[in-house]
Formats: sequence, structure tokens, C-alpha cells
Amino acid sequence: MTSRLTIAIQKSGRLSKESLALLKACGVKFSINDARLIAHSTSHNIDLLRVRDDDIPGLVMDGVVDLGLVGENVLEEARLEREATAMNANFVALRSLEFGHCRLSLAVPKEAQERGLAQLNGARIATTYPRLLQRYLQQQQIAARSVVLTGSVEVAPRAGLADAVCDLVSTGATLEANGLVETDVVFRSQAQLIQTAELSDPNKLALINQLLPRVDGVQLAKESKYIMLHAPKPRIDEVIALLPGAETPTLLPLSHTDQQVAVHMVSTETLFWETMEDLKALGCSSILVLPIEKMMG
Ligand SMILES: Nc1ncnc2c1ncn2[C@@H]1O[C@H](COP(=O)(O)OP(=O)(O)OP(=O)(O)O)[C@@H](O)[C@H]1O
Ligand SMILES: O=P(O)(O)OC[C@H]1O[C@H](OP(=O)(O)OP(=O)(O)O)[C@H](O)[C@@H]1O
Ligand SMILES: [Mg+2]
Repeated sequence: MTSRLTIAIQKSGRLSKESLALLKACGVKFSINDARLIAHSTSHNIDLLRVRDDDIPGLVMDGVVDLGLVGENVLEEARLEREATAMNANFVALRSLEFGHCRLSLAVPKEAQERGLAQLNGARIATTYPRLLQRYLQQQQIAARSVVLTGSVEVAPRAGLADAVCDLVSTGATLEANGLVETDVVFRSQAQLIQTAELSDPNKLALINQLLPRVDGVQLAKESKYIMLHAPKPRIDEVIALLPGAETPTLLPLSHTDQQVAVHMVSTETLFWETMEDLKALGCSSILVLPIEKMMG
């Protein structure tokens, strides 16, 4: 029987939707039953294990699953923890996935904002990431104690459990709602695709080799746009100079006029409204910016 590749993703949380969307965009089909831990792919020899994100690094490092999609914050914390306790902390980082962007930051109550990092000497800092926090404090030569909480870290100072927090931040809304001010970035994170270190099954390796270019293609497509416009022939050089990354645009004749040409190109940069307005001022018309679903070089 052909072996099945197992992939661990977060069951429900900040990474779940985009993890599933990535697999789907790679052509891996699943029918998910929310109550089930395991989902079998109907298109590939792949099983999906849906777990808490904290469990994903360990499952990959112990070889229980072949691949995992997890935030670098959780991954690096687990790696430091395992290294410190002489457990296997090996894995292979395959790809950064460009979602789940956040930062682990120190934050203090608004009233204490002016006192700087030195105020943390002797302080109690609430966090879910004690290893990442201690590494940073050591680098900054600060001696503070961590209070480990697995949730609701942001309420710890108000509850009298800590003087500061070291918590995940994205927009900053959670900190603000709790009267806290971000003072230092401890670690920057995004979702990663990781693989177990000892993988020799040729069927699994073949499947991974099929998936990786698809992951790259999905990411490239996400960052790219297809731009189409009609440009006045005499001003074509000026038009091309305005377009981001337009070294090799396609120029096509238009059926109804020889005064204008159609310009088609793929750009990995955003076409800003300002540029579109400049193009219009040069005499361009029918300017379209379209999303791209898939790309392969
Ligand atoms: N505000 C955010 N914006 C973007 N990404 C985030 C944000 N907060 C967290 N993340 C990323 O998503 C991961 C999962 O966050 P989530 O809040 O869903 O975790 P959780 O509550 O620990 O879930 P679980 O129940 O799986 O343990 C985090 O470890 C981090 O990498
Ligand atoms: O800076 P912000 O945009 O406010 O995001 C930061 C918050 O997002 C995450 O929690 P989430 O909302 O996922 O809920 P949780 O605390 O229940 O995990 C994280 O733990 C922060 O609390
Ligand atoms: Mg978690």
C-alpha cells in the first residue's frame, strides 16, 4: 500500500483558514468534518492532522507527522525548550508562507511607558513564550522573571499578576484595549512550512517535491498582478517607464485603431492609484489590474 503523507495544521485559530486555503490552492482536496482530528485527502495520498498549534513543532520534530504549518513564534519557542531539555529539536524549514504575520513584543502599562527598558529589571513579565523572552532579556542584560500564561496575557498587569507583558501583536488593538504600550519587538513571525528531519519514504518525498513548486506558484501568484491597458503609440516609452517591473511587456495591435496599442504585463508590484492616474494623464485608457490565480515559470 502507498504510504500517506501526514500534514499537521492548526485546527481552529489564526492560521487555520489560510493553511487550508494554501493546500486547496495547491490542488489538494479535503472534505473536513469539524469534529474529526484527521481528514483524508480525496485527491492525494495525504492525511491532514488538525491539532492545537502548540503541538505542531513537537509532532514534526518527533517524526509523528511529515509536514507542519506553524507560526515561527511557536516553532522557535518549542525548539529552544527542546534544546534546553535535551530533546530532539531537529526539523527542516521548507518555506515561509507569507501569512500569520505578527510580532512578539514587550508592552507596559501606559503610565509606565516613559521609564524605558531598564524598568523591567526585577519585574514580572507575563508571557506564553518564556524561552523567547528570556533569550531577549539576556541579550539586553535585563534580569526579569516570567509569569507563564497560556492565554489572556494582556490582562495580567491589570489583574496584578505581572508588571509587563510579552505578547503577540499584529494591529496593536489588543494592547490598546488593555491600556498597554508596546516598547520592544522581541521576535518577528510568520507561518512556516516545516518537514520532519528523517524522511526517506520515496512516495512521500515525491509528493513533497510535487507540492513545493505549487506552494511557490501560489505565493508568486498572490504577489503578482496582470496589468492590461491601451496606450498611445507615440508615448509608449513613457508609459512603460511608469509601469512597475515592466521590462518585457507584451505589445498588441488594436483592431479599431493604429494610434494605440494594448500593453499586457505581469507585475510583482502593486500598481498604485497615483500611477494609474499618471498613466491616464499620458493618454492611456481601459486600465485593468487583475489578480492571478496560479503561476508556473
Ligand atoms: N493577531 C495576529 N495576527 C496574525 N497572526 C497571528 C496573530 N496572533 C497570532 N498569530 C499567529 O497565529 C498563531 C496562532 O494564533 P492563535 O491565536 O490562533 O493561537 P492559539 O490561541 O494558541 O490557538 P490553539 O488553540 O491552536 O493553541 C500564532 O502562534 C501566531 O503565529
Ligand atoms: O494586535 P492585535 O491585532 O490585536 O492582535 C494580537 C492578538 O491576536 C492574538 O490573539 P487572538 O485574537 O488570535 O485570540 P486568542 O488570544 O484567543 O488566541 C494574540 O494572542 C493577541 O492577543
Ligand atoms: Mg496555541
